[in-house]
Amino acid sequence: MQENNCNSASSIPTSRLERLLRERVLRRSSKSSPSLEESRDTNGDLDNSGNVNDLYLSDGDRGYRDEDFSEGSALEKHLTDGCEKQDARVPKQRLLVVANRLPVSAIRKDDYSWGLEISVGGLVSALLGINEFEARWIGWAGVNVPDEVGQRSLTKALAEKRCIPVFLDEEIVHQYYNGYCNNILWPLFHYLGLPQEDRLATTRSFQSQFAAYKLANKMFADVVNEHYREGDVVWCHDYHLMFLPKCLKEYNNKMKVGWFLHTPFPSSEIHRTLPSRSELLRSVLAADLVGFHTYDYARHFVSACTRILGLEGTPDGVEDQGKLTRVAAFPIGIDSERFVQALELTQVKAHIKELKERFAGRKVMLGVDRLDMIKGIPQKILAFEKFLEENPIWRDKVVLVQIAVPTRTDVPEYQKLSSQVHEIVGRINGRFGTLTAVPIHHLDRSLDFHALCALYAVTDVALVTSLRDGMNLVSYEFVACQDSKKGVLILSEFAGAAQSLGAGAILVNPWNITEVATSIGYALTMPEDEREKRHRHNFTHVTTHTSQEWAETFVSELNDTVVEAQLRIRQIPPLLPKGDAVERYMHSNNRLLILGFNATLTEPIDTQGRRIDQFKEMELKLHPDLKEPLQRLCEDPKTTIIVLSGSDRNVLDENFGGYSLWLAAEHGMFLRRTTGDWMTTMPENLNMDWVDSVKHVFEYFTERTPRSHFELRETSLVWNYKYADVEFGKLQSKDLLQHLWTGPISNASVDVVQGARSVEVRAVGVTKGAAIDRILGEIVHHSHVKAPIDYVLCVGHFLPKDEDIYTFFEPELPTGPAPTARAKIANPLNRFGSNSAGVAALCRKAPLPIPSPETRTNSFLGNGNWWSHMRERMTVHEGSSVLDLRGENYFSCAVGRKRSSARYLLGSSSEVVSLLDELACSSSVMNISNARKD
Ligand SMILES: O=P(O)(O)OC[C@H]1O[C@H](O[C@H]2O[C@H](CO)[C@@H](O)[C@H](O)[C@H]2O)[C@H](O)[C@@H](O)[C@@H]1O
Ligand SMILES: O=c1ccn([C@@H]2O[C@H](COP(=O)(O)OP(=O)(O)O)[C@@H](O)[C@H]2O)c(=O)[nH]1
Repeated sequence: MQENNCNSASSIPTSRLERLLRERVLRRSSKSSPSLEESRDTNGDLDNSGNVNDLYLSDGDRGYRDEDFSEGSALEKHLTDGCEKQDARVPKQRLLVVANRLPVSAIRKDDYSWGLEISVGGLVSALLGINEFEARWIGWAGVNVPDEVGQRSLTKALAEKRCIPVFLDEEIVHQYYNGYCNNILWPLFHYLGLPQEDRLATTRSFQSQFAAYKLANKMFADVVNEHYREGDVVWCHDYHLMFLPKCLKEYNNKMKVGWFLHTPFPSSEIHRTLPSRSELLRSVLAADLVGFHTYDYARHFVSACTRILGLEGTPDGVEDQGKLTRVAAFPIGIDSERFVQALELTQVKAHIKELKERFAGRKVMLGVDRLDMIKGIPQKILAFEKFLEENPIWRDKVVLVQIAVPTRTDVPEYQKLSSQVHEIVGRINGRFGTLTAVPIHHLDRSLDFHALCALYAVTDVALVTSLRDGMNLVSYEFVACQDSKKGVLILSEFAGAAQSLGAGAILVNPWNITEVATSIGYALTMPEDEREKRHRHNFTHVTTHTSQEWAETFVSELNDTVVEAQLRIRQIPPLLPKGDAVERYMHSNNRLLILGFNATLTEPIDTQGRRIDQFKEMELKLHPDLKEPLQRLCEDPKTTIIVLSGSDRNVLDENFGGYSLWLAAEHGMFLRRTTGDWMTTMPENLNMDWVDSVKHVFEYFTERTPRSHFELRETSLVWNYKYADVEFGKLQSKDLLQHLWTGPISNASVDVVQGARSVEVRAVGVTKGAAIDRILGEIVHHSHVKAPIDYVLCVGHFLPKDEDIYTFFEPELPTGPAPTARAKIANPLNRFGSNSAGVAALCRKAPLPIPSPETRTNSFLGNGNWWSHMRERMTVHEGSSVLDLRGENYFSCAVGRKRSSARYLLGSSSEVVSLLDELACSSSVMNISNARKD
């Protein structure tokens, strides 16, 4: 067994980038050292005939057993151990690849035997290049197998290729694959919009198709779940399976789930037209890692999540309630070696010779596409026609070979496209053809691997005119086969490949037929040195950014999300132990409840659909379910309640005027008992000269940012863009801040507090933590407290700046960055117990006296640390205590926050309501039992 002499957790880099870089270095070094895996044969996983007989090696060949994988990935294990790799002979990680289509399509021979043919398409080509993992492929075999005998025999035949079938019946395939996937999601994701011929019919079929889509995804999930083993990585592919991550996580939240989209992800404005837009986004977000071919697609996805779901987009991904779904670009590649080496095969050389003879004296232009509307085949042919029209000299010197692989032939749109293409090709060939030659060779079928390689190799100009394309691997394959010819690639700027091969290709807008026709002329006559340079650039890219690299990078990041999540969890305080908080409340004699208002005691607003009722939410209202428990708590003589809010006095008066409690408005700058008048606790000499100029700036930005607003308070100003367009709001806030810093507040003593969607300017020293000191002094003074405070509950949805209130009662916390709450609660007693430096500790050891009215100085309301000062004085002169708080009786709790310096978290104001309700009930119970004892 390998010895672990590393100091585990301490050596895990905390930065994701550092971890990934380290992992990459290890991966590369392990490749250059011997491993258990035999080196691949020169043809990769495919045998020379292009069949999949040798797709996967058997377990036995690899020399290790299944249980070797049960403890999770070697890479992840390595990371969590924090060890440097000492032995490259680690077993491969088990990878479950889940895609709609298996790499093979099955053809039934009889009841018991099946023929397996390799499926055509970029996804299959890319994934066949992966050999670093112990992969199993789960998907649909492209055939309806209603009988059990057939299902059993096919399962067995596929098992030899490490493929696991998902059996979908004809109706589901029709509704899910032809309907929802290929007639709705596919065109939408390629900017072709939703179907709109017969709106009513569309609406009706949409419902049933979406239901079938969800059902099919559930069926995939069932099969994955059946074959899943702890430690496996589950990699879901494409738009067919957007619902799958959620289903898988429902089965097992520990499953490592990645989802990769092979198509473009459109602008959020397109995605928002989809009736099931939110459900799909949420399901995808259940994955740990979400990948796209390009940064643009990733950006669109994050933007859809922020705009449609109202979630937080960060540079790392999308955050929801503290859970981060990492979103990133992972551009796919091809198994370039396989193509380069194929050109040396005798069969391929023979094909090349044949083709050269066939097209002698003519330049060859090539198009290879599935017959799909996104590939822009009609546009390509029309551009070629225009070129021939304008350049008669080329008519007998060039040929366009167009391979149009039939695809999704059951979908009417695809049938229409086929006839349209035939019609155009016929017309052009009729127009420019001769007795012996036609300008367009159109093939309605696929070619085998060797024929395709040969065709790529003899081509002078490849023409890729996709109207939109996730990546387009044909362009990569062409480049890989061109090292001797150095032909030219004309590439649509709307293909993902334009981002990687754009520098070497001639980029075109496929809708602009004139531009494409001109580019054809340019490509056919391009000087050799320019062709050479362009080709070199692209060839280097294609041979270094391989499908192998792509898969390894994705899986390595997926493994890392688990490490990242563990590191993040360490920074998140635990949920409030409600039972304990209630129990301790019951058994204490003088309790202090400090409650925030906004998002703590207010009714939660449903933000799910981003259709927030702005007016309803802006009018802050006490949660209706809270009225009764609050009343009961206020009536308890052993309980003092302070509502401490950033809101102004009117808001608090309106909501709490009828209760017997303390109100602290504007972060505690104003205070009153509801039976008395407002007084100010503001520090003396608070300079407010800056207010007018800041107000001016806030007004300016409010006018220019639709759905933003600002609040003018006496000690602060808040500009809120919570309801505005998220991205525009953020841009505006940056601009606003820059304006403020360089102008109105450059010399003012103010604090600028940035909320998630707000900017607040306050006089320096206006924080809840600073105010509580003065507030407590006044309360103690006023209440003539008989017993020391022995229980404090401080609950709020406070801004980071105001979190000083949580630490006010934690005197032993070191200064500087707050330690994580989890660390803090590790030994709560200790914090209040051992160190006499803290104020609370001091109070407990030498109880503080209850102040007499005379102790209060006239300057109290303007005096900074009256409470602390008084406690110290009272310790010396008198014997009784105002605060006797033990660590376990202190509950600081942040509401609806992900990270906080509070000890605990609560999810929402509804949970606060239920907590306060339980506290109210518990004190009634105690009162009754005490009355009985008396
Ligand atoms: O399985 P089909 O319905 O016949 O379709 C074939 C595949 O087409 C799509 O391919 C995409 O993936 C390529 C590799 O990432 C990418 O280069 C290309 O731009 C995409 O169109 C589809 O996404 C796959 O799921 C299909 O299997
Ligand atoms: O006759 C053919 C035509 C195409 N392909 C393969 O189909 C894939 C097409 O992938 P691409 O990314 O270009 O587009 P997709 O069809 O996936 O949208 C490429 O790997 C081609 O090699 C094939 O095997 N035989």
